[in-house]
Amino acid sequence: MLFDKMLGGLTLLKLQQSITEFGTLNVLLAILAVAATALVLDYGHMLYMRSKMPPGPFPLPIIGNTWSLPDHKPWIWFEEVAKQYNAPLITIWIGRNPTVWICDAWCAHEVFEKRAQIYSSRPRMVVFGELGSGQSNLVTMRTRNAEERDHWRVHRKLMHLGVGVQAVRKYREVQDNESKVVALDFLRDPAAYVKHLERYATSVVSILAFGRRVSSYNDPIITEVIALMQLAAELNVPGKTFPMLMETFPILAKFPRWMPWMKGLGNRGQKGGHYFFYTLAQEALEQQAEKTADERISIPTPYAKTLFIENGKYNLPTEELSSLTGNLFGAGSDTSSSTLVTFVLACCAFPEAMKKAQAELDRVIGSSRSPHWDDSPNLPYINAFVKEVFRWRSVAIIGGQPHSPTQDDHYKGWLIPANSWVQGNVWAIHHNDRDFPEPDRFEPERFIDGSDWKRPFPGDRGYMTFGWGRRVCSGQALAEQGIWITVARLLWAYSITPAKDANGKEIPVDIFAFTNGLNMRPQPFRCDIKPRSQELKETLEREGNQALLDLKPLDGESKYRMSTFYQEQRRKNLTEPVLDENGEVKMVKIN
Ligand code: HEM
Repeated sequence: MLFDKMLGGLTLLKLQQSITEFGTLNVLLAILAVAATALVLDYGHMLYMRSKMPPGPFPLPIIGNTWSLPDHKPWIWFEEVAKQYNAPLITIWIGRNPTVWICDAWCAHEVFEKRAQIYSSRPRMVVFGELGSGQSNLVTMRTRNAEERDHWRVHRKLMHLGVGVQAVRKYREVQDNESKVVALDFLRDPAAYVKHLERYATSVVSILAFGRRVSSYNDPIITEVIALMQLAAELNVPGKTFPMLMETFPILAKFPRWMPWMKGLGNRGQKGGHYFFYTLAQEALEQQAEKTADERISIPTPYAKTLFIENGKYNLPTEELSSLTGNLFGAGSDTSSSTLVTFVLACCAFPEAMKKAQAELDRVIGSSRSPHWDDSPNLPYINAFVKEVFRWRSVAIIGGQPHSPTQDDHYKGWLIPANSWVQGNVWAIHHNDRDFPEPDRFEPERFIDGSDWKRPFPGDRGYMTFGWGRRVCSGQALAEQGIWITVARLLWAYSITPAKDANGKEIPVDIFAFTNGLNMRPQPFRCDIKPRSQELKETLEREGNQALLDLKPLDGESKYRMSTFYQEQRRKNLTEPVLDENGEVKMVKIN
């Protein structure tokens, strides 16, 4: 130890002597020369890569194209750049990090679907991953080698047990009932339609995850989770202010949160971020145990319980179990509610489509009951309408998270390097007038065979709203099932039109006014929501009140609040959750 110190002292002394001998100026010049050479070599490498990769604007050293990114909605700019280069995919340099943006459906299908085997991984993500919930979360998990792939498969499988195609059929009844409650809420308080839709989406995932419904739109679980998701969604949009600098220089992420490039990150991701959801899962099991045998029969088994039982086989650490239940909220509430708000906007802006849908519902369903999934084969226009809701203004506008190839790949002669960021620009894909003529028009006929609006499109769904290949959204079945029933029921029940001004004139809605997050939704707008007839009103009241009775056994409350959870833990127990070396959350004493 002493010897080491002496040696250190001597080395420092020697260095000082050499600097004096060589001259301070010369040392500075030498450092500058080394830095300049490194910069030239690095820029040379960037330009070499640029010559091989898909086309795109000229990058500058170190900052790449970051300087030319627009402040808002970069996906529109990427679409323009792709048109400018007449290319289905382009390269945009975010700092020194080349990101490939796929702006064409056929290219996305070829790359993400047909070559899924090498495109199923995620890149290293400092901001959304490491500074967020970590990359041990299914959403951001990497699959570069057999071990990582096996681990990801376990997560996917466990998620599938909760929200796979078969699993979600078990939740049809509660989803149906919750959507009947939304119809009732629209009647009682139409001005708060956004809040009703948020309550609906959050309640469905809460029932699924924890066996407990969310009965009031003031429940903090809604506001807190949606606010958290919107912050994450905004942070993950590339732009000038985006803390992308850290993706290029990950070392910057090790600095304290008050450094300027950490602006806006808050405390997210610190100290066992998902521990909150683990606590909710444990609480759900305790509440489940307190229910009577009869009550337990009438409600589906919460996913938290299935997860804890199944985990006997896999032994996942607490943090990962937490993230699996947390994902239901994180990935499922904001996305579904935003899609439904988009549906309301579409009705206001395109009344002809709404009226056609209602004519079909009147013909097939009538007014003595509301529609059900079993009616779907007889409701082709409604089916097409729901698909158009997913296509017209897709919520996950940049396809959720980036994919990353596990080896170098080529598309039409262009290089897509291993480990790079490859992102699907869903805006451009769904906005291409070759595939969707007059793309800003809400036109369900695009999905009707034999219609003049229909064009060929890769894949069997006709849209790419839920992503691609092996990373396709795990909650797709739940979301599609829930959006279908809610859209069909609200169309059946209500006339939805733009609000009127003091002179009784309609205030036009803006079909381009959307938020800037990677999950986008319409900016707030006012509308009039009125039952289409007295008979329909009576039916929806009867069905809504019955649904509330049927959902009663799922009523319950959590004693935890996300916003105060960690402070409470500290105050009450003088402990806080930390992750140990195995990723387990454990409570440690605060000094
Ligand atoms: C309208 C509703 C929804 C939309 C538009 C949507 C969209 C997406 C998209 C685009 C992705 C990325 C796919 C890719 O990387 O190729 C994704 C991933 C994911 N979604 Fe959804 N989602 C929705 C609802 C849900 C729901 C309800 C859940 C769960 C209950 C969910 C859970 C997930 C999970 C866990 C992933 C990550 C899958 C993986 O990386 O392997 N999503 N979603």
